[in-house]
Amino acid sequence: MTYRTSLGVAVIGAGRMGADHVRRISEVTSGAHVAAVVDVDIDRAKTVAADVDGCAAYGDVAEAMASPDVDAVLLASPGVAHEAALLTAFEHDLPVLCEKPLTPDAASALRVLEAEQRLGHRRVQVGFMRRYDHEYIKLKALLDSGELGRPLMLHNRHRNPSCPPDFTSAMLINDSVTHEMDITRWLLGQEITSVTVLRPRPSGNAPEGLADPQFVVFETDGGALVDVEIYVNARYGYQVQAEAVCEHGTARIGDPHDMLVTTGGRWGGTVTPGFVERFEEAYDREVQAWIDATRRGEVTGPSAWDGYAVAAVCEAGIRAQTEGRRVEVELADRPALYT
Ligand SMILES: NC(=O)C1=CN([C@@H]2O[C@H](COP(=O)(O)OP(=O)(O)OC[C@H]3O[C@@H](n4cnc5c(N)ncnc54)[C@H](O)[C@@H]3O)[C@@H](O)[C@H]2O)C=CC1
Ligand SMILES: O=C1[C@@H](O)[C@H](O)[C@@H](O)[C@H](O)[C@H]1O
Repeated sequence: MTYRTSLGVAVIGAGRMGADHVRRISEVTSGAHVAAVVDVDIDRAKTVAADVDGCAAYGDVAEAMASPDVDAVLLASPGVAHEAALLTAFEHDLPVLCEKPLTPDAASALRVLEAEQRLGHRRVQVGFMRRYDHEYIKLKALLDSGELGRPLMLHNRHRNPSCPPDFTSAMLINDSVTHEMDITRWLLGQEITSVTVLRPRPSGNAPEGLADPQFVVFETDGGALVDVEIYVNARYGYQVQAEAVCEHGTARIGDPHDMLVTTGGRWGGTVTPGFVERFEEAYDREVQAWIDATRRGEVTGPSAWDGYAVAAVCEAGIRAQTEGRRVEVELADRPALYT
């Protein structure tokens, strides 16, 4: 497949992530332009498209994907809308950068995997942007080098200042901890085999009825233990940390390392306010890597298989949460396309 000099991208979903990706493609990355913005709320699509020269606004996904100006798709609608959009993109054989989740559950993720296999080639990169964060990249390189020996445990902390009003106890697992599911598989090169979810007495900061924070434990097929503290109403800021404990040493990322100020009997620095700021550079690299690979006719990065594997772990996580017990992950065999 050969593309025009600048890749024409249709951004689907003009909400928080979609609008930010439109800005990114227009102002930060190179090799692509936003040819279309699509949103079921057409006024929102028009508002976002209005900032980009020559960009069309659509209320219908299929209509946008049929446009001759569209070479590729960046999918930033809610997860429930991903399966339909992905299948339509496959009909046009369009490459897709799909924001996490691939789809909200394992059965629909498996349908997407099957449809991509029918195409006979990979078309999807899933938006697990932490794989493009320079600190995670360094940690992976160190673990892969073998210098510290075999990873035994991985401790993760994931704190958001607040959550949207419609956030549910399940979403701490399938909207937030999804990132640790992916990063665990990627860092360790192992599959997650079981999930246990423990819940302390909820924080007074959490809305009534929301089980926040939660403490999640993964076991892996390589014998590692992984814990994730997820706290989505931490108030003070956004913080993501990971510490690998290995046979011969430990390595930690995510500590604040900006300017330290000492004044008025206190010392310290600032905490990033949200994921958009903490992972800004990672989102930039992720989108640039997708554009570059697409223009080379390749698909790189987290695959639909990775999206499916995380959906399967999420499903076990939700059951572990509601049933209050350790639940094993049910994973299909990995198809040849993803080996
Ligand atoms: N990688 C990351 O760190 C993050 C990823 N996300 C993911 O990004 C995606 C979008 O999230 P947000 O931007 O926060 O949501 P949002 O609610 O701000 O925006 C979603 C937009 O999609 C539109 N929409 C809904 N159904 C649609 C459909 N069928 N076709 C076209 N447009 C449709 C809505 O009208 C809305 O404008 C989700 O998959 C979410 O999980 C969200 C936050 C961070
Ligand atoms: O993907 C994201 C959100 O959807 C999720 O709700 C947050 O907890 C994560 O930190 C963010 O990266």
